[in-house]
Amino acid sequence: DSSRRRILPPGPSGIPILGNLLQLPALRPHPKLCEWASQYGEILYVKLGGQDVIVLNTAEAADELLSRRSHNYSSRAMPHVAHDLLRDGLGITFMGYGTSWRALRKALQVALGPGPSKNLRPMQEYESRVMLYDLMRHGDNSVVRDCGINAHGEVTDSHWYAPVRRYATSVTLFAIYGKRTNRFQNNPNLHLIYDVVDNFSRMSQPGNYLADVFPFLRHFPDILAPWRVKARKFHLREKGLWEGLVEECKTVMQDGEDRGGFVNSYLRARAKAGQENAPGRGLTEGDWMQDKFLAFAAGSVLEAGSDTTAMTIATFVLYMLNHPQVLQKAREEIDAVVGTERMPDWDDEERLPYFVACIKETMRHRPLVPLGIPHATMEDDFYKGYHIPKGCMVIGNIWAMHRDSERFYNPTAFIPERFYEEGKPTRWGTGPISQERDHYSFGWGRRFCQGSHIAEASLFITLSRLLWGLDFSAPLDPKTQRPILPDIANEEATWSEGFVSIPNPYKVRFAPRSAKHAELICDEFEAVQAEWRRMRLDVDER
Ligand code: HEM
Repeated sequence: DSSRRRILPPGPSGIPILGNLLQLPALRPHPKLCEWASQYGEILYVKLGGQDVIVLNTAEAADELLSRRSHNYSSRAMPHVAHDLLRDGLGITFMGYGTSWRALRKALQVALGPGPSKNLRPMQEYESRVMLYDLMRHGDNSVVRDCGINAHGEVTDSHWYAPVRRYATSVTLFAIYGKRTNRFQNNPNLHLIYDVVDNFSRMSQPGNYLADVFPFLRHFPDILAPWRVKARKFHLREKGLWEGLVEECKTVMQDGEDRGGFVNSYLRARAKAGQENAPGRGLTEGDWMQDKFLAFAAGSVLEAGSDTTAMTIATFVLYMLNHPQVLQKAREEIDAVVGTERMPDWDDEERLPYFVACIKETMRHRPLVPLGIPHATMEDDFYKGYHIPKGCMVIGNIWAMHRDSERFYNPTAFIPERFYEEGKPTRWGTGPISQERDHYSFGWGRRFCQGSHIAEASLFITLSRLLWGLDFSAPLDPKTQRPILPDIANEEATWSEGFVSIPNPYKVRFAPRSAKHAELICDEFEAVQAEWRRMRLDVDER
């Protein structure tokens, strides 16, 4: 097939059968892909087992193919183990382009779209008070007492990540199911969600399972296919979790309670359309999602929205600790606009352009999903004379694009000023026109992150309040008196493996910036308990 090989984009030569599989570290592929990008240019081809993979390394190429030619580039190369087996093909993240995905995406837009996502803001505001209070209470616990990291390097409930994760999960739970999670310590429901999400992230890593890249292995009997046995077992665990959450919504509906949240309104609308009972895993006539589809789809959105948000918060804190002058400048801006009599609020956003630029620069410098979620083509295509085969996995190399020195002056430096113009509100990174966007951390085209508006609102409200209310610092090394702070540039030591790359747990001490700040943080936490009662939601337990 040498003629075909000639017209494919350039790339490293591989070996028979495995292709480039052994050259690409499955759990941390982006540094290698960037090395290849600088060698082969804007578009490169690799072969992972039987899977064709095209990597787009410039914003121009990604804008052209993933956005402008979105009609062809919006499918997914579904990971067999994590999608077909673990999720029975029903999670949104890896669902192929087609009727089911379209029905789900359309239904979700009613909850997550730019307009409807504003309805979630009161909840984000309330929950952010709880997060701020929790971090204040955390104080220097993870520094002087229990460090919050177990023997396997995983965070426990006493690490400061726990209240941040609770915030993000609670907001997403509310958006999807109309309920919240009211404590982060010893909460088995929350742990189950984290376990499921963590497991999915590991099992879906491209190149992790040979059965993902060699379709013939999928016909092996169970005895020779341990991955299938494992995925089936985990499927049952997920099924129990996701279906349980939907069952709860059904019970609430039958009791006549008008609960908010995507699943509740969907079930009500479906019942109105005469489809109250819709067992099955597909679409009904009229394209309503049946029960199992709805359960897994909703769960996959909970997953897409929770840890992504929480770990972007953790990334921001790490960047601020590493750039004290930036932190000081952002804080001065917040202090000048907000003062000490109240917390930052939504209306302040326009007057905090530097602070918003700091969030954007964090997302540019350290995109949480460095290679995005790979798209896939539905038809053969050509780009600048190169053949892009049908069914090809297409990776938008966000990491490389964010480090493009033609687009970003001194790209490896953290410079929020690049997005900042004094006196002018900073626009967010989202929006359909990708050429006008300043970063690609939310992906492209029809597959663009559907929760980006919710994500940005969460980042704004939690982080503005954190900077406003709490001092935070890294512990000092007792010998050198220097801060013990992870080095952002040290890929392996500081950042996790996995296609979502998060900061490995690190220690921070938090303290109120003044007695007045502390008092307000406590008062607002108390006041929000009354809101929970009014909304018939669980009050916080600490
Ligand atoms: C800072 C936080 C977040 C980041 C960095 C992020 C990033 C991403 C990325 C890179 C994609 C893939 C885009 C593509 O295929 O081109 C994605 C998809 C998605 N995100 Fe987010 N996300 C975040 C928060 C959220 C939130 C809060 C929600 C929902 C409440 C959400 C819901 C989704 C959904 C449903 C998809 C799948 C879209 C599809 O496959 O059709 N995300 N996200």
